[in-house]
Amino acid sequence: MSSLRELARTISTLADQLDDYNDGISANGAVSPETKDWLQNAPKELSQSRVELIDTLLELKYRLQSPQAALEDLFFGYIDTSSLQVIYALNLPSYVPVDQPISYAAIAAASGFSEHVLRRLYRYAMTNRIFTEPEPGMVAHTPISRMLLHPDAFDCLGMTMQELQPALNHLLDALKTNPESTEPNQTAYNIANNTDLPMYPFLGKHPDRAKRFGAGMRHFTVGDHTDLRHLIDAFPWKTYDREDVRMVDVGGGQGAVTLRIASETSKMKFTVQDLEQTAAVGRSQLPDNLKERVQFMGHDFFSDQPSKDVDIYFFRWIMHNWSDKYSVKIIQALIPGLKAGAKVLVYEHLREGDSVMKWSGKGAGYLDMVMLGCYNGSVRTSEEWKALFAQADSRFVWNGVTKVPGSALSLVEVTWEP
Ligand SMILES: C[S@@+](CC[C@H](N)C(=O)[O-])C[C@H]1O[C@@H](n2cnc3c(N)ncnc32)[C@H](O)[C@@H]1O
Repeated sequence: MSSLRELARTISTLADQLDDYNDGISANGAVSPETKDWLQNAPKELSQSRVELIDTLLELKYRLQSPQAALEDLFFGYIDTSSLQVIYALNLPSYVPVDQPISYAAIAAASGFSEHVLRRLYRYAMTNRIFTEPEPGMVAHTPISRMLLHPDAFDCLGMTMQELQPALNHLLDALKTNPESTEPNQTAYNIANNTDLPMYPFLGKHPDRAKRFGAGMRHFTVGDHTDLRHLIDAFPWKTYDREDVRMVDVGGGQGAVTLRIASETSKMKFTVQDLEQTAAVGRSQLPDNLKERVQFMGHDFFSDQPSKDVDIYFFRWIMHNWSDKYSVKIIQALIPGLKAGAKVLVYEHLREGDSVMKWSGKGAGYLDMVMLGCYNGSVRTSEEWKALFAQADSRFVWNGVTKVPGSALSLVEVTWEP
């Protein structure tokens, strides 16, 4: 086990690398760390340094906290959730101007809530660096609270606080009622919403919630560790960029992934498949300059794959929604049309193992609990992916996993070799 001094040295070395970069961009008149995610466009190695630095800082914190203090943080974690619920329900960010402070008294007058209560709500949020008090009695944005002014980020807050969190409150009931269930409609989400429908069809009947869910998901696809630039770096797209190459984006939603890959290439062609309702939205928003190369198709991925002579079948964030039983069916539905050498690419969070004790493992952990509670799905390890494809058919040959430094998602690559 590293000593505190060794951990501090690691922190110092990594901090030097990041400071050197920051000094460089500041000298060029680039963004200030106060106002932007100044590492957003940093080289890959520095994205990785950032992750390692946070992992090491938290290791140091856990080594310094007494077990009692660590437990106290955990016991009262629900206060953070309650705070976020209030921030969403009262839309606290909206009262604070983008780039100047406002008094509690002015927020009280605008909102109708008492100044005394508002002060406590904003001040608790400040312990999580949401808002700041630049001078007594005044509230201003931090980069985090300012991000919540973006509609997608705010919808993401709503999605987590009003869609996912209430479902997870019923996890225990679901596990007691249907232990070991692999069905998407026997979940905590079903209990929370008193429905027999799986989540997506249920949302289909509640358009406002479905719209918020879509926007919340969009928030997760931009910036930092989920940015699609990591996918561009994870696969040799340029070598596939020929007129005879076709990719099918299975369950591709409104086409976010395909549109990005299409904009990085100029010749290869794409089909985005999803349930017709979703495909129709993507089709209606397709930019004119991509109409020659991108098409949308309504297709249920449990039915035989209609697109043949395809080089790449791509799945982002699809099979984590489904238990192994259903994921195997999704994979097997590809088989009737597969040509020799076709690639299957899966782009998802991967769990690193059974006992990851790092901040960088939290994202996959959060998602795994959401998958359990809302879909009876699962965030898998690379070994579990290997086993899943082997279970689907022995002619899928495992090529391995690529994780770009700084990326939260990994690319699983498999080739069909009949
Ligand atoms: C988590 S979203 C991922 C969307 C997209 N791949 C992305 O990464 O942005 C899951 C997608 O699966 C689609 N889906 C769910 N069931 C489906 C089915 N049976 N056939 C086709 N698509 C389905 C949903 O409509 C949704 O767009």
